[in-house]
Amino acid sequence: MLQVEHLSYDILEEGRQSEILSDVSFTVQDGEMLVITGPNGGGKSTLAKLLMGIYKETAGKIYLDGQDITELSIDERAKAGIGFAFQQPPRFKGMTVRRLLSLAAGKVLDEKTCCELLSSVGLCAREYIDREADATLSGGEMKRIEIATVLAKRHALCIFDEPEAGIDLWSFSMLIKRFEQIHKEKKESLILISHQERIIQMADRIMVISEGKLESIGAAEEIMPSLFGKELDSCECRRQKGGDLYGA
Ligand SMILES: Nc1ncnc2c1ncn2[C@@H]1O[C@H](COP(=O)(O)OP(=O)(O)OP(=O)(O)O)[C@@H](O)[C@H]1O
Repeated sequence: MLQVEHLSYDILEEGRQSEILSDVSFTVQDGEMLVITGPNGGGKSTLAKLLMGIYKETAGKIYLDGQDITELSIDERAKAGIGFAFQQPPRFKGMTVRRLLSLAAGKVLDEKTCCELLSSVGLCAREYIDREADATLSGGEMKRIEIATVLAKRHALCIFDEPEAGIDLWSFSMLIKRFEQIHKEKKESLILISHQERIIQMADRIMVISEGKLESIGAAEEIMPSLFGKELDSCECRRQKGGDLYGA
């Protein structure tokens, strides 16, 4: 179980303290799927980076299965069982996809396993396994390879930051199936940061982060209507201002 207590993150901007995330507390139970959503710039990726240890919190505590991991480094958190797929994955010049998958798994993977992992994110294994994971790959290809690296190892908690970003419809369906399968097996907890309705609908619970604050958290059926309510409000607002539904 993940336990986050009063997590805050400030930055120093032009000599002034600016609050990016403020006093966020929540839990993710074993096998639970929590989807984090909310407006752009609300603080979702910042929260994910704090959980992974990429950013250092200003205040608060993070516990994984009862262990205080707040002071652990990125590597130590990965060893403790947290897997993370970035919103914009890094590239690895000089490293083949096969080697990247093996490194992520923590052991040498045979060709069959690499192929299964790549297929599960909608990539034709033969075409990619020996390619370099560098800038020659498209954004969507790299995104799917990165997701495959997280799936290469069993984690206590996997965090996927906008897994849908840049991914085509066909691969997206495969990805959804993979998330559903992990969720059904209940062996890993999942945090998915997403704006995608299909992903939000899969959640056990939904958390809305806005302007650096936890706006709401609750069961999917409880939070979903308020999300769609907001959408209708903004459409209504545009209509009242004389714009059409799509803001054109
Ligand atoms: N290191 C930083 N320096 C300055 N501002 C930052 C830094 N990191 C994040 N921010 C700001 O903090 C806010 C939250 O950013 P974050 O990327 O967490 O938002 P988000 O909810 O993930 O947005 P999106 O839905 O667009 O991906 C933004 O206004 C961003 O510009």
